[in-house]
Amino acid sequence: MTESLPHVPLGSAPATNFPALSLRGLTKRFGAKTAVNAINLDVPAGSFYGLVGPNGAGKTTSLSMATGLMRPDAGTAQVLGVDVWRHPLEAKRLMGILPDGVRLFDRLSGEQLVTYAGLLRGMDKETVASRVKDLLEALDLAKDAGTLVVDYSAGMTKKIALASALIHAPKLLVLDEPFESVDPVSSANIRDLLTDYVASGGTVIVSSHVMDLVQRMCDHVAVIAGGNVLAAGTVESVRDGMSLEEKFVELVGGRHQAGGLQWLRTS
Ligand SMILES: Nc1ncnc2c1ncn2[C@@H]1O[C@H](COP(=O)(O)OP(=O)(O)OP(=O)(O)O)[C@@H](O)[C@H]1O
Repeated sequence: MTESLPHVPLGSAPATNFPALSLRGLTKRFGAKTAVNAINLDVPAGSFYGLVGPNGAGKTTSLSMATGLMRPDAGTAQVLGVDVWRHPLEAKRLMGILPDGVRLFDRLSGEQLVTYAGLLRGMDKETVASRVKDLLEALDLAKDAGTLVVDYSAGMTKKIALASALIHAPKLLVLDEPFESVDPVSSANIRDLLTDYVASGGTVIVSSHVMDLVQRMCDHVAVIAGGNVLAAGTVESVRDGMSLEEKFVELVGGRHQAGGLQWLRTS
């Protein structure tokens, strides 16, 4: 791993104010394929940060390396000034993570799973019990608290994984596609919960394919494609007068000419 790259924030932020997440030269190759190409990114503390990019852009790989789930080939990741790969325990204490394709202990009930996540974080039983109750209610899962996670729908599984990421009140939340499969009412409840969390000083990083949602919900955004950061900054500065979706298409390209698949036409 490259350790020599300095972790000074990009731009003019004061050096004493660490970004919530700072990536320098982060790189991952799978055989001949460079999935993440030496990216640099600073996520300001207290921001609601969207990460967008086409399929295969390198979002999940970047977030996995940034959160200590996948070892980078090169580069560094710091959470609030703590190096994720040199001091993993300290860094992970600061983070709540909703990984993509979550693998959970699905023979536990939803309530047991979130309780387990809290106890694993070293929290006392009473605090865990009270937060589990709050979280199950906030995420519309109270009536399914006793159901085994293996019997949950995709959206319910996403929500119980999110509850497990929130239980220890982390300073940084890293959520890979948190709204995928989640119904509109629960999505709105989750958005409110995250907005409150950011208003109280927390930082959220969320990857999503829904540009409209990112434009409305986030204050910062990074556009990633082909393992590179194409644009990053405030949503206003990145979209530059267009909708985020229009800007995304302009940056990333890939729209096909009208005409489509002739053989698929039924008349
Ligand atoms: N374990 C792996 N082995 C080999 N290639 C991988 C592996 N994981 C990811 N890749 C490749 O790395 C690239 C980036 O994948 P990644 O999952 O990070 O993209 P993504 O931006 O999260 O995509 P999506 O929006 O479709 O979820 C892709 O080309 C993918 O095929």
